[in-house]
Parts: sequence; C-alpha cells; structure tokens
Amino acid sequence: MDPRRAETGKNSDQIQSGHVYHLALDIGGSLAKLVYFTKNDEHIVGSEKKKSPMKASGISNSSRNSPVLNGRLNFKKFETSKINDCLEFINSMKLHLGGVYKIVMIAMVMNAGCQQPESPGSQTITIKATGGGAYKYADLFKEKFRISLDKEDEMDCLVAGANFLLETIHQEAFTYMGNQKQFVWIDKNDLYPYLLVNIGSGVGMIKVEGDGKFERVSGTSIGGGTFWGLGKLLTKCKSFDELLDLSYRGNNRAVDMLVGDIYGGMDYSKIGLSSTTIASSFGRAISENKERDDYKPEDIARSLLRMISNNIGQISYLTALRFGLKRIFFGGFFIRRHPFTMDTLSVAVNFWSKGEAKAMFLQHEGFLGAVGAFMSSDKHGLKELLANQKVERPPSKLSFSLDQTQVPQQDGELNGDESIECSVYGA
Ligand SMILES: Nc1ncnc2c1ncn2[C@@H]1O[C@H](COP(=O)(O)OP(=O)(O)OP(=O)(O)O)[C@@H](O)[C@H]1O
Ligand SMILES: CC(C)(CO)[C@@H](O)C(=O)NCCC(=O)O
Repeated sequence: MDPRRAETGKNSDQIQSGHVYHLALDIGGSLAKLVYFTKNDEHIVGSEKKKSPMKASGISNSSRNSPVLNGRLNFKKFETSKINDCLEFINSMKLHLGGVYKIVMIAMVMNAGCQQPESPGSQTITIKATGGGAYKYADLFKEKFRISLDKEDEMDCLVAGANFLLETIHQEAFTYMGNQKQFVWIDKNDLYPYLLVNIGSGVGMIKVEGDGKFERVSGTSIGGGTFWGLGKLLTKCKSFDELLDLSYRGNNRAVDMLVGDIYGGMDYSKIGLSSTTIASSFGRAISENKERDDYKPEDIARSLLRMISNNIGQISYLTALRFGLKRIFFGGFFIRRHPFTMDTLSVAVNFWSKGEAKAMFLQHEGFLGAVGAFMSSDKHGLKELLANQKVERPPSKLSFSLDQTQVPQQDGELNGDESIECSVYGA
C-alpha cells in the first residue's frame, strides 16, 4: 500500500502533522494496527471559544485541570510483512510526534533557563506498542526513525481494549445471525464474566472477569493465518481481500461432502442432521476424479472459510461451556465483519448451546490490542472522560450495511481503517 495514500484519502483533512496527539501500535503476526488521536481545529473546550457541544454535556467541568480536546480516534492497519510501509506512514504523517516529544517540548518551554530542545529528527521518541512485533521490530523502529517502542503485554492490551470498547462505545457489540445484525446494549455492571475469542493469525480464548482480571484458557493455531495461508496456496490469490472476495461468491457444496451426499439426498434427522449439513469439509474432493484446478477458486475459498469458522465456533462454545460463560465476544481481523464468517461462527456456537451461550461481535474487531495499548498510558484520560459522559457518549460513526452481497472492494470500506469522534484531556 502506498503510505502516502492517506494524505489524499478520506481522512486527509483530519490527519495533518501537528494535529496528532497520541499514537499506539499493535504489531501482530499478520497485521500491524495503529490507533491515534487527531485534534480538531476548534478543539479546546473550556476556553473562551466554547465551540464544542461537549461543553453542554458538562465534560469540561471535570475534576481535572486540563482542557478537553475534541477530535477523532483513528484506526489504520498494514500488513506486518510490509512493516516498512507502516513506518513510512508514521513518519510521513509525523504520527510519532504525538508520542512523548511534545510533552518534552512543553516541559522544556515551561522550565525557564532550559536549552531549546533538539529538532524532532534527532530526538528519540517513545510510543506504546504491543503484540509480538513490538519485540521483533524494536530495533528497526529505533534505527530508522529513532522511535523507541514502550512494550505492553499483548493479552493485557487485548482485554483492556475489549473492556474499554464494550463499556464506553455506543453500539460496539452486536449479534449476527441469518443476515440479521442487531446491536446489543451492554450494561457495564453486567458485562463480566465473558469469553473473549480473538481470531488473529492464531486464536486466543480468554476468560475475562473484570478490568485486568482474566486468564487465557484456550487457543488454537487454526485461525486467520491458516485461512490466509492455505487460501493463498489453494487459490493462488494475491491478497487477503481477493480471497475474501472469492469466498463471497463461492459455493462450498462443490468441495464439501454433505450429509445428503452420504445419505442419498436425505436428512439424517434422527440425530438432527439435515441433508445440507457439512459431513466432511473438503470431503467431496476425495470421491471425484478432479485436480485442484478443476475446482473453482471461489468454491475452495468458501469451503475453507466455513471450515475454519466452524472449528473456531465449536471450540469457543466448548470453552464457554467449560467455564460456565454465557457470552462470547469475537474479535480479531480474521472476521472483517464478513457476514458469512459471523453467521458461521454464530451457528456453530448456537448449534450445541441452543442459545445458552451467545455469540457477539465487536465493531472494532481487529483493534482491541491497539486500543488497549493506547489506553495503557491513559495520560490523556480518554477512558475517564468517556466514562464520565454516561449516556451522552459520542456515537460511533461506523455504521455500515451488512448486506450479504456486499463485497469489500476498497481499502477503507469494510476493512477497519476508520475513525470515531471523541475527546481527550489535553496535556
Ligand atoms: N488485509 C489483510 N491482510 C492480511 N490478513 C488480513 C487482512 N485483513 C484481514 N486479515 C486476516 O486477519 C488476520 C490477522 O488478524 P489480527 O490482525 O487480528 O491478528 P495478528 O495480530 O496479526 O495475529 P496474532 O495476534 O496471532 O499475532 C490474518 O491472518 C487474516 O486472516
Ligand atoms: C501466539 C499468539 C498469542 C500471538 O499473538 C497468537 O497467535 C495465538 O494465540 N496463537 C494460538 C496459539 C495456541 O494457543 O495454540
């Protein structure tokens, strides 16, 4: 991806150097995620300007003696294999100046007699980072742009991010079943315990009992990396979006062995299996005298997506059952708000649980860890501020249609590179 693309993209008016206030990173096995706050031009609440509607909600009367800055929380991702694009983006947008450099500047200006700070180019800047890549790429960040990564634990960030989003963002959680998307109102006093299933390259399953109270209780290596890796080998597609696009159009019946294939078109109703239930994923390929190239790539992609989603859904249900958990929240970029993936996960959970355990999804599915890393310094009080807003939380601007036929054609459409309005405390 061209790192300069965002300069001309839909966020160009929001992302200008000098407007970035705080940045955090989550560098995983497949994707590097960025969360950063950009200030609005008319951003200060509590000054004479009094431009912001937030003033009316009483937020500026907080116990803190800091102005409240209105702006946007931005979400962006890069493939980890193209980590240099991510670095170039950070550099070209001067995102890293939203790290500690500004704070150092302010401190030095306030400190009479202090020398002028060095130019940004010669200053080491520290930014919060989580995920395995915070370790793997630490030297690269330092060598290229003198950025020092302040490492936060991946699981801590994942849980902190999920808890924060579920507790504070309006319309964050939703159910998806039979083409129906339904937002779920989360009562933060009745959120815990729940099972967090993060479907990244691999899959982590975490029992969450409160803020900072969690245990990783299960996991599986058959996850998003498996879908992307096997899909690439089997369909020869060049990008994840291409693979996802194929899966929209495919029909798994061409590849999977169904109950009806075994039972001569009949249901096996005695044990509750309809003729269309998959009896064996990819099983049809054994009984036909065909090579891989004789199958349509879209059918292979569909079957693969279904196999992996079903498997994760079933393990999730069993894990929830094992710990008596009624709610399962799915996150991770594997999902990509793909209706078919969400539907398959929900059906897999529901098939055995009969509604006892509920499958839910998060709007910011792939950014849980990055949001957690962003929150970890909490020097800007985003959490405190949003929590104090009570009902008047800033609405999420991430409304979109989940039409089954909708194909995510463009970067930025269904891919999570978005932003929401919010406010932070000024330094
Ligand atoms: N544009 C994309 N490029 C590559 N993979 C994508 C893309 N969009 C979604 N994915 C899927 O998302 C997965 C990565 O999800 P996520 O970013 O949540 O995990 P990660 O942090 O990279 O992995 P881990 O936590 O295991 O280190 C990929 O393996 C792939 O299945
Ligand atoms: C190794 C991590 C934690 C890295 O994010 C993730 O990819 C994962 O949870 N993998 C699954 C490993 C397992 O539990 O089998």
